[in-house]
Amino acid sequence: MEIKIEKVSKTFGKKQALEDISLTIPSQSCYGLLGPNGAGKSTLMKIITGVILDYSGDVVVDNQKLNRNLPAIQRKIGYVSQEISLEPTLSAQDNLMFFGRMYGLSGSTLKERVAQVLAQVGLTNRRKDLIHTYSGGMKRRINIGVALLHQPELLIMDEPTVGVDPQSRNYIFELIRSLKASGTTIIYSSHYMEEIQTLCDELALIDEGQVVEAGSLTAIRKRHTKSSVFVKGADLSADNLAQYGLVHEQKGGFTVETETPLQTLQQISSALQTSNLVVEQLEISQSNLEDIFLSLTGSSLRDHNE
Ligand SMILES: Nc1ncnc2c1ncn2[C@@H]1O[C@H](COP(=O)(O)OP(=O)(O)OP(=O)(O)O)[C@@H](O)[C@H]1O
Repeated sequence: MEIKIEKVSKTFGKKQALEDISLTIPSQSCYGLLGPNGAGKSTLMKIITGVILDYSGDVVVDNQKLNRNLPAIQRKIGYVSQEISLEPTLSAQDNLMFFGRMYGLSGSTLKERVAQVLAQVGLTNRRKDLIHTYSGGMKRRINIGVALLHQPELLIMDEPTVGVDPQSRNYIFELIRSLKASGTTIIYSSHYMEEIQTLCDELALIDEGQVVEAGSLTAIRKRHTKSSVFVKGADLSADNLAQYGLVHEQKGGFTVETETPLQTLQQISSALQTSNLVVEQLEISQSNLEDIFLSLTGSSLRDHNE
């Protein structure tokens, strides 16, 4: 399912949550929305899902305008919102049966889908346990299972790993990989660059309601990566290094920006040897998505207390 977002804007009162967003999400890809809290990721996902109906611009799904064909398109979408919504006094299996009926499934089809989904999220053995006995990660997996019951062509997942233990996170990652392999289009939001780098084919960096960059990871890296040499040592100072390039103090050491990292590394290495300075770390480093985001927006992806 291909999704074209064309000049989409959304305001809440005086707050401009999205401003003139244009993106193309290719069919059968995993597309990442990466940005800090409040960037506008959830708002964009809610527009594509049809939760938010009053926006300007167009969302075009497989060449059909979303707002003109909403019910038909919605039937092909699975949406995992940030909040988990399950009935805590029912078992996992009964939750899935309940939501399955709401999707219009019934009889043996419903039972088969519930069994398949339980296997997909790795919770067949725990299917009869009540949801309130589940860990946060297990609840999240069932919540994702609910969104998969009607075999959607497009799965929209809003920060699905927040508050999730590593084991459940791995289940979620594996599930995304297998859904993608079977042709599902996935839109995945996060403020963790590692998740987007691992899972997504393409991504948009979003900040303050605007797309600051979009494309494949390789293309974004090519456009913005600055190579540099990182050096750390007890008696080093920025003055020792200024002759080799622009110096930033970082992670207890210094980053020297340079067009010729190998040569710079060799020069720094021999200068340090000559002056007998103790070196703890000396290496070439490349910008990651976090660095690129910082250089484009001046702000970081995560809150400082994370
Ligand atoms: N219903 C609403 N009413 C008023 N303001 C809203 C509403 N929903 C979102 N906003 C505001 O719009 C901006 C974008 O919010 P949004 O939830 O889309 O961001 P986000 O990138 O998904 O971040 P988070 O991960 O924190 O949800 C924020 O400033 C938010 O406070």
